[in-house]
Amino acid sequence: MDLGTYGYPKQGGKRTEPYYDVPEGVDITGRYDEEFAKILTKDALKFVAELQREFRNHIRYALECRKEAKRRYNEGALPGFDPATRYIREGEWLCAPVPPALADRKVEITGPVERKMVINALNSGAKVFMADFEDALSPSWENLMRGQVNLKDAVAGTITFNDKARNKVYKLNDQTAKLFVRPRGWHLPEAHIFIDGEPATGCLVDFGLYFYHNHAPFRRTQGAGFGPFFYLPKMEHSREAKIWNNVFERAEKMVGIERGSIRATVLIETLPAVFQMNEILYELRDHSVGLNCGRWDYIFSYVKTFQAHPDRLLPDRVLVGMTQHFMKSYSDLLIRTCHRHGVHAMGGMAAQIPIRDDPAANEAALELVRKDKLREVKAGHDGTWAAHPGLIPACMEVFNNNMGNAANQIKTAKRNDAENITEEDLLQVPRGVRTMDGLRLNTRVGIQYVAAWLTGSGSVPLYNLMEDAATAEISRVQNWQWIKYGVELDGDGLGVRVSKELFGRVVEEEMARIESEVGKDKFKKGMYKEACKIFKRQCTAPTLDDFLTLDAYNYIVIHHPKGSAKL
Ligand SMILES: CC(=O)SCCNC(=O)CCNC(=O)[C@H](O)C(C)(C)COP(=O)(O)OP(=O)(O)OC[C@H]1O[C@@H](n2cnc3c(N)ncnc32)[C@H](O)[C@@H]1OP(=O)(O)O
Ligand SMILES: O=CC(=O)O
Ligand SMILES: [Mg+2]
Repeated sequence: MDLGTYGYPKQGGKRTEPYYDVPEGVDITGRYDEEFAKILTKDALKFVAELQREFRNHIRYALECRKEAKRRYNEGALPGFDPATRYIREGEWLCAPVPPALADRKVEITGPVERKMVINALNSGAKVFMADFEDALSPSWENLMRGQVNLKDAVAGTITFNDKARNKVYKLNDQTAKLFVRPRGWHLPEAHIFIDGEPATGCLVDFGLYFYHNHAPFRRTQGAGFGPFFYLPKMEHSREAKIWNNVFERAEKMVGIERGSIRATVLIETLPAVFQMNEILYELRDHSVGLNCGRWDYIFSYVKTFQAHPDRLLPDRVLVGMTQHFMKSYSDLLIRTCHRHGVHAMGGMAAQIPIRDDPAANEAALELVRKDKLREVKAGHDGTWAAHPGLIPACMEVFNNNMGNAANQIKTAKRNDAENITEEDLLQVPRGVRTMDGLRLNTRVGIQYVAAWLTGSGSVPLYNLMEDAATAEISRVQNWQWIKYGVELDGDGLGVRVSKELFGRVVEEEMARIESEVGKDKFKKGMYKEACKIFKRQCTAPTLDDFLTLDAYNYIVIHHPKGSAKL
């Protein structure tokens, strides 16, 4: 993604509304709001602009390298361990000691930075709350800026929310989860903030604004001298981790706090990154608090990496679970790698959520979550993710029962047996059938997710599962792959092959089903037709789009004072 893609909008004369007090070289085209102005202060923007200016060329280079790697995979190469960094993989070294405040991370809740959810998550009883500017958030100007306001109030301990319809006031409990923040990935621009005439890098805006406003109160009240804490998404190579490490060092220096104060957990959620886990930890060794199995993006990345490899097609999405050999190998190797270097190996997200109106189905969903968590804790993971507060007691029980009083398993679950996991293990093609139902479900879920995202919701319940940008990506790329290679569907004995024509009919039928499920009124008012257009185009494009959200972002960028600008 060229950061210059989102063109600088012509302001066309004098601004007629209040405007932010910006430093030299910075322009803001997002809506003015008094609350946002408390985040977008001149000094905070100066801080973000300094990061942008120092790191933009490094980021550009890293994104160019992604393109080059893609070119090689598309020519038939396979990802693998880099012989040049064998010394890092085989060397004996440790990451900086885990801050005491983070020793116990048995259950972490995640969720978008929406005000009520931030309070609910912090009060949920989880050890950690990962506040999400990424997979769970649609990155509209309103969501991002309100998210920053919410986090600032949360760190200050003053956040409240008044639900007038339900006559309920939300505020923080005495005991709250420790806050981690997940900025966007390197590829996403922030098209409402221009620095030297170019859109800012989304993650530097998310990180920079949050860090600038919260580092001092956070270290005082939450981190016992450490922090703030971050989750870092979607990296493909250790050179990207090195940029983050340099960003952290620069930020620490700029505000005068000790090097190593900031701590981050990296999601291993791209296929190339699984071969770089040691190298990623090594780059971030003074700032690391472990790795996490971002299983959903990892599956998406498997398809993306092998987009030109018709011998590596995925079965139905529901069949690609953690017990498939390549997924189990990834989780085992991640645990071994983290524990060898003295940091947490975090598990991932089970997609089931509570089912309120059906006790039997609810119990079955809970049982699937328990089973997933039991597998994780027995394998040696130190903690796991929960999508919903209702799942926390079950997840906590499984981890407590299997870990006793220990805060983590870093020293006790070394998993030396995973040392011999090979490139073949990590790349093994997942097994299972490809069905018409799978194609239909991908389509129905993908379109509904994009419709939600376009209207401001980045995580939604669909058919009793949590769906977010990562899970929706699987639906999209799997459809693309099946259409591209005309896969034969299993199950009907007729040898039906997926084609654009078949997919076109499926889209029509699934749109009709969505309309009947959500009701005519919601269907009309929602953005289902636009979502369908985006999803259909991406599933049938001759070359695979890198990210669903890059194209869709065009639809949610709104420049002020010129009104909506389709870029
Ligand atoms: C692949 C990945 O990256 S995983 C990480 C990113 N994804 C996520 O973080 C998804 C997080 N989960 C969610 O967003 C939500 O749970 C959803 C959208 C899946 C379901 O949300 P809802 O339909 O609102 O759930 P439901 O109606 O059962 O919620 C009940 C209550 O729990 C709250 N709640 C639900 N999930 C969360 C959460 N993750 N964090 C905080 N509060 C939550 C709701 O706000 C609601 O509160 P209230 O009773 O005070 O009104
Ligand atoms: O971010 C988490 C994932 O599974 O993707
Ligand atoms: Mg992810």
